[in-house]
Amino acid sequence: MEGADASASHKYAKELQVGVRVVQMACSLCQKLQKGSVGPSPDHVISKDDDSPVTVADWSVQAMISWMLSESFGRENVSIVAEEDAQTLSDDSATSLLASVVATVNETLAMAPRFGLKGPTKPLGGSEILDAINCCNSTGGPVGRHWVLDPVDGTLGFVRGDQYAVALALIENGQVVVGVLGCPNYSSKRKLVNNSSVRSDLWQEGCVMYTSKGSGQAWMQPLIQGHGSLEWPNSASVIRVSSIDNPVMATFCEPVEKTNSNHSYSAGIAHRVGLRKQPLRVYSMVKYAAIARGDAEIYMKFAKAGYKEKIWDHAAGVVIVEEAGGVVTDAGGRPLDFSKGVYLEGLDRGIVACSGVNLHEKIIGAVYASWDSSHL
Ligand SMILES: Nc1ncnc2c1ncn2[C@@H]1O[C@H](COP(=O)(O)OS(=O)(=O)O)[C@@H](OP(=O)(O)O)[C@H]1O
Ligand SMILES: [Mg+2]
Repeated sequence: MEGADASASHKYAKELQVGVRVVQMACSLCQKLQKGSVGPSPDHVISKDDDSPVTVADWSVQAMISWMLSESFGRENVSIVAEEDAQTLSDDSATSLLASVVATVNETLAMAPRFGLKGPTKPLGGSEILDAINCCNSTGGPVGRHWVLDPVDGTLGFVRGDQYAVALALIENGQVVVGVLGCPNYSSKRKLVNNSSVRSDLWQEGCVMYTSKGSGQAWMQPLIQGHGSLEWPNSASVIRVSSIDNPVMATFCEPVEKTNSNHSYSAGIAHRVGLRKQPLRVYSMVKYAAIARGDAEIYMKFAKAGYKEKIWDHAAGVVIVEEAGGVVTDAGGRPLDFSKGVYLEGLDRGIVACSGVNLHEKIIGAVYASWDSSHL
């Protein structure tokens, strides 16, 4: 029962609670699709115009979360910046795809009471679902409140049965104030109290991490499984970054795909600062989750010159790492700017997240020292 009370009285208590509940629902939806227990095969992938993959899970999560946020806060009060649009789904040739999304969303919304939320009185139709996806077309910006959603981050990881995340954040006046990160395949240990002895050898599948800015704490709860229900206060536990600050002992993580981050450049940085371990290559924002809960100390991403990072790929992870005690900046050492709309405008070279300032300074120093010789 740790944790929930600490977050109950703060300014964003309702937003945080609703965020955690909808991300739990989304994780449940994704797990069912990934395990093939409902809907089409999870490797049924459609290519978007930019060649990136999208699946029934991406659209279904976006529709479901959009609908639930509108229901909880009032449609007119909710601005959502999210990754997907419904153009492909609206096509006449996509009727069976849309039918899969409609079935998946309705099946998930029917479980809303188990997650402490109210679902619709009758199943949603195709046009309501397309509408829920399409209304997530806000472009954010420096003023007001904007929810930021990546329905399935690391879609490649999802279709390969590997790591992926559901990432939801709230930006207020350009600052990330709430972050919720669902990691359905990132297991955690449950502490079992057995008479006087504490055992911690029971692994639970998946977790949801969350925080609100300025709380100085980040939390993790297990995924609700089977017929379980989500109580609040809940069984969340505090997470904290690793205390390792010796590069020899530190683990760094980076994207799996070479096209998303320059592996040879990060290997050069690792060598310069004296990192010895092999990089941990992980799909999605689970990399931020690994830093936040102390499984790794450094996350580096150096995308190709010209690639513009999107806010939904970072917002939730950044605030969770920061509140868990870590540091996140661009590769020039400046904070990420979430106030400029859909993109992290002005990002200098790449992204560096660390468990502490010592490692962070070393990495930023190595970037400055080595940049001229790089081939990004
Ligand atoms: N070319 C290029 N360069 C850099 N980044 C890119 C690029 N293309 C895509 N993306 C974005 O990266 C998101 C996936 O990042 P990951 O860290 O999960 O990468 S990886 O899949 O492990 O390689 C991925 O998010 P999802 O689309 O949600 O999976 C993209 O938003
Ligand atoms: Mg993404």
